[in-house]
Amino acid sequence: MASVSAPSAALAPRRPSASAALLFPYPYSSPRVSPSPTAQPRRLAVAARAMPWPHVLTVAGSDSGAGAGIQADIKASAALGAYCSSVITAVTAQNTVGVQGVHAVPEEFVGEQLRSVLSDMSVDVVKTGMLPSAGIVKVLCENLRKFPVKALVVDPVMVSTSGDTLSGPSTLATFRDELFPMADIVTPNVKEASKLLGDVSLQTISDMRSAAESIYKLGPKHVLVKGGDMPDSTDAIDVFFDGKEFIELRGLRIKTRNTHGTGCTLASCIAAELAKGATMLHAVEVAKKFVESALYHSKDRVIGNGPQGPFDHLFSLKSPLHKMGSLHKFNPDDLFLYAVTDSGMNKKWGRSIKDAVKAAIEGGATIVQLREKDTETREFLEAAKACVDICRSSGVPLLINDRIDVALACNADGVHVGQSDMPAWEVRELLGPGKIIGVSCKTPAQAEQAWKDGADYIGSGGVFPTTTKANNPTLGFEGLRAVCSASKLPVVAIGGINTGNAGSVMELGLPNLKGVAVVSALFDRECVATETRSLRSILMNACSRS
Ligand SMILES: Cc1ncc(COP(=O)(O)OP(=O)(O)O)c(N)n1
Ligand SMILES: Cc1ncsc1CCOP(=O)(O)O
Ligand SMILES: [Mg+2]
Repeated sequence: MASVSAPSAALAPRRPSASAALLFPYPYSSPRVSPSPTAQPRRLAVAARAMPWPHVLTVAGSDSGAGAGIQADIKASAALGAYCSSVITAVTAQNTVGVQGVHAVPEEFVGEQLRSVLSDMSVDVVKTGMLPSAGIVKVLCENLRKFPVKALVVDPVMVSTSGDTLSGPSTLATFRDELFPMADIVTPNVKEASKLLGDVSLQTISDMRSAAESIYKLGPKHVLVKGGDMPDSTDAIDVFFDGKEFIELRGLRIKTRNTHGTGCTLASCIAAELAKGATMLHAVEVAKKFVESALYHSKDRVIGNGPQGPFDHLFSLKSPLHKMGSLHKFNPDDLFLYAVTDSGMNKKWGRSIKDAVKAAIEGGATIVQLREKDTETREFLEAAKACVDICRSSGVPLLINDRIDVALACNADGVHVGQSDMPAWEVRELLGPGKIIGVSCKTPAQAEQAWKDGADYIGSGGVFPTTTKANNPTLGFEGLRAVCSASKLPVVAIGGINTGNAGSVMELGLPNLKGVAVVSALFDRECVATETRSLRSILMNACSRS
């Protein structure tokens, strides 16, 4: 529930057009307004409000080195398509070596900035960073009560990444008593979580869970304890808690000195996604992937001589479609009944790709992949656009096989690639953090690589012999088992699966085996909807048995 506004409206998109903005970039979707020379200022203002622009207000400190603070917040929000206004709480003199000086802005003037922005602009989400005094925290809370917003994201900045104190112990109590109860999410790193809880020791994931639970009791609706500072491991694990469930969010630990500003950036990305209408967990996941991609992109850049450099928030300018993201987060359960099209088969039965997809969804397919090996690009793209519309209106994700260009052009939810296609990490660079990427893996080593490359799921097979894909070795149950047990990623089995054997695949009871992907058993049949329905019921029965 939003802390500072009507609870029921909490995280829902405030304006219906905000989500449409994700699908259609502004230049194409927005009504064109030709300002007439005689137009009155008020009429112009009304026209401008008709164009959706998710708005984040950051209340934080300025970093002269521009890697963190206000500067990071503005770049991160902009990279994800949100407008970012700024209320500056302190001016810091800092660089890649550390913080050389802090000059707090008087609290009255922080209040004046807050009133200026909140009384005039339509702010969706407020994100806080460095709040150097208890007085400033109080002024912020007063203004949030007066000018309610859709959500409040609190990054409890206390110590800089270089170890310098940015917010003294006197503000701790005000954080806990006044700000946290208003927050939709609080995002401490382990050091901050420890300070907030009276210097408790946090060494393990289990400690992070306990800390998340204790901070949740202070009043925020969600807590994200960030594990980036935990002792070395290949993964960066954060713990998300919504009051009921703990979710461990795993990301890659990118080896680079350029990590200055990761906390500010993560919180700003969460704020930007919330402003665009995302749910909290999806916002956190997109934010985490954004930071990971930005770090990866900037890992070898050199700015400054100190131990901690900034990273490039605007790496996505190389691929502006990043901003569009996906409307819903990837749910591994979507892999349950994965329909993969084949133009040859559908042609043979006199169906268009679009009709085939419609029928599969009608029968209960939970995810669709367009695998059109022989369709000309223009025809493929047209069909893909029609299928995006159908899938989106049914809430079924649509992926494109092999063709990143087609996926980008039709704004599909993702892509499936194999070992001879574009590497998944390059696909991630092109598609951005919010899209779904599946990778075909036949061995544990390939599965390990898929995880490192940032894939969302693995397709593994052929489990049984198939004639749909030429020269495709059969893995059998043993091969499938080996891939599943080598990976943390969800897996979908593929290859020769039909109504006769699908039950036996699910009954293997492999915990991360989430479903089956089928081509001929659905599309080389007369009635796609009937076949999909039968397969679905077989899968459901098998799952209830195992
Ligand atoms: C869900 C799923 N799994 C595996 C594949 C095979 O992909 P790939 O190995 O790239 O082979 P082609 O399909 O491109 O021939 C898949 N398409 N979907
Ligand atoms: C694309 C693919 N990848 C591994 S097997 C296969 C073909 C699956 O087709 P079918 O379900 O008709 O056996
Ligand atoms: Mg392929």
